[in-house]
Amino acid sequence: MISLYGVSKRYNERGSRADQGFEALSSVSLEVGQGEIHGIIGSSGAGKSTLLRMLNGLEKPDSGEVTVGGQQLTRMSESALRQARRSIGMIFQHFNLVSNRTVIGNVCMPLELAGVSRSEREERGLEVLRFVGLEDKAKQYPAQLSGGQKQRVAIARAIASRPDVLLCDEPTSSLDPQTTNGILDVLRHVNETLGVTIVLVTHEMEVARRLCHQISVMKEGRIVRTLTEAEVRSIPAPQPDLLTSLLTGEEAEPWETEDEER
Ligand SMILES: Nc1ncnc2c1ncn2[C@@H]1O[C@H](COP(=O)(O)OP(=O)(O)OP(=O)(O)O)[C@@H](O)[C@H]1O
Repeated sequence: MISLYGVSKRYNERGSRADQGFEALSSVSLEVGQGEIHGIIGSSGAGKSTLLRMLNGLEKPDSGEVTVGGQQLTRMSESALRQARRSIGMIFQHFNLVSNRTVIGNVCMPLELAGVSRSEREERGLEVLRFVGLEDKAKQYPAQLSGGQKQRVAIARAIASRPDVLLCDEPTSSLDPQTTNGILDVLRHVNETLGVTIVLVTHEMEVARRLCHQISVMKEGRIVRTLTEAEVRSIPAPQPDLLTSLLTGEEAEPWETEDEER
């Protein structure tokens, strides 16, 4: 469903030479299968968000190929890219809701842009709000909602246009542990019920462990390790030091190979 091949990205200071600047991604290759939930984990500045933004064309690689749903984003015109983005939803750490629009108004925004009729918008908007458990909040404004409810609205907005892929950039980083669990349940529901492929960026191993089928570990612009489903399922919970030991290459392979209850 998603494939990155040899993707590199350098951010240059204004006026600097092309070979100066900072290499945020360095020849990254990654495959994410249809229906998979793939975690991208790493410390701050590792290149996680840059990689995620490659997957909807918000960021262009200097070299390499990015393919999503059989479409090569790297070779597309801006108008083709806008069209392709309709099948790629995205949610963010700070929800990015429009404050002067109601909940249903926010959820229907992508449908308005896609030219869906008013009556169908209302119907689909309420349908996705029901899916995330917030149908009763349709007429409220974002300021009247808790953080967890705002993220549910953002998820409803992202799935309203029935995407094949959902990109999640630190979706639980502003939330307390209990609310985080609720959001992870909603994302699992999106994956299992709607068959949406999910790529989740996080710096919290516990979040990745609970939700993801596979987890790629990033360090200094590279994927240094991808944990298979069997490895992820056998990480004993909670494992606060695992990310540090994976990054330093000192991990003592703490997981067993047989499946464990999550
Ligand atoms: N537009 C930009 N211009 C210049 N440098 C950038 C830009 N965007 C990101 N960077 C740099 O690229 C590196 C990777 O950034 P990125 O946001 O992808 O990392 P991250 O792993 O998501 O970090 P965090 O967890 O802190 O969000 C960082 O050093 C960052 O400062």
